[in-house]
Amino acid sequence: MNIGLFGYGKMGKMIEQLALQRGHNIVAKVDVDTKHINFSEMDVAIDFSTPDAAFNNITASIKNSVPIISGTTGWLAQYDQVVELCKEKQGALIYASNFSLGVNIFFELNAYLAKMMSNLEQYNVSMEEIHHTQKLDAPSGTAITLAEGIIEHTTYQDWQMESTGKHSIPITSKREGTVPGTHTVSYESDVDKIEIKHEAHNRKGFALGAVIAAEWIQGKTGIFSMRDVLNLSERT
Ligand SMILES: NC(=O)C1=CN([C@@H]2O[C@H](COP(=O)(O)OP(=O)(O)OC[C@H]3O[C@@H](n4cnc5c(N)ncnc54)[C@H](OP(=O)(O)O)[C@@H]3O)[C@@H](O)[C@H]2O)C=CC1
Ligand SMILES: O=C(O)C1=N[C@H](C(=O)O)C[C@H](O)C1
Repeated sequence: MNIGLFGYGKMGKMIEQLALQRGHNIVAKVDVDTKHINFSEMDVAIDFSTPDAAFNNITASIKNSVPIISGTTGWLAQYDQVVELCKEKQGALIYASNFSLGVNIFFELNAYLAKMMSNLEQYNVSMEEIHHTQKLDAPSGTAITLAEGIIEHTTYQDWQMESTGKHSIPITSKREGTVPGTHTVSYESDVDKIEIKHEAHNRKGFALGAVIAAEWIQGKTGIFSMRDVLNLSERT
């Protein structure tokens, strides 16, 4: 498989390493200075760039009929526009706020726990995410997906940074050293606390998930999620 990498930073480099190990080729490394992109050689594009750059990279891939795996976070205000374009051009897209197998299992666990807690008014939910100090966006994309999972199954209506509103999920974002990504969801009452936590040890899980998604999307058109790629509906 010939892969075009959009963004060649921490994630781009890790994806290159794993893709080569799995027998794929990297045919383009696109960054902010790239003048010409040769889409004709690409079987798939993988975007781990910046919140400001993601929309253009994704739409350029779709317009050039190249399936796109999007891992960049912090651009989701434009997600609906991308979906419309993808449908119009009969393209192929997977966006995931987190590509690791562990976090996608954690998403399922989060939804299950939210369903169990939905009628228990004595518990208040909160969330904490910790990442490295170079991270540009807050809260993390993963924290937003977790909050959406809770909103879907409870009476919480939205999330806010540090909120104390009764119907809003408070998210605390911390930036510390080189932390790859730690997410904790807590339900607290006067008498106890239930917590679920995912802690990434490094970036390999994210990168491997993105390469597996790129392999999976070959020959498909449509808008998919990691739930589809990992066939998680079979497990829940
Ligand atoms: N979904 C997931 O599983 C994961 C998502 N992420 C997300 O992926 C994104 C990238 O993370 P990470 O690799 O750690 O960040 P880095 O800052 O290490 O890498 C981003 C790279 O994108 C480059 N870039 C800037 N502008 C453009 C452009 N127009 N086109 C292409 N590349 C550009 C930057 O170049 P320069 O430095 O010169 O500006 C930099 O090299 C973030 O949004 C992060 O939140 C991260 C890990 C997992
Ligand atoms: O910026 C990062 O590093 C990460 N970003 C993603 C997010 O915003 O959730 C995924 C992972 O937590 C690492």
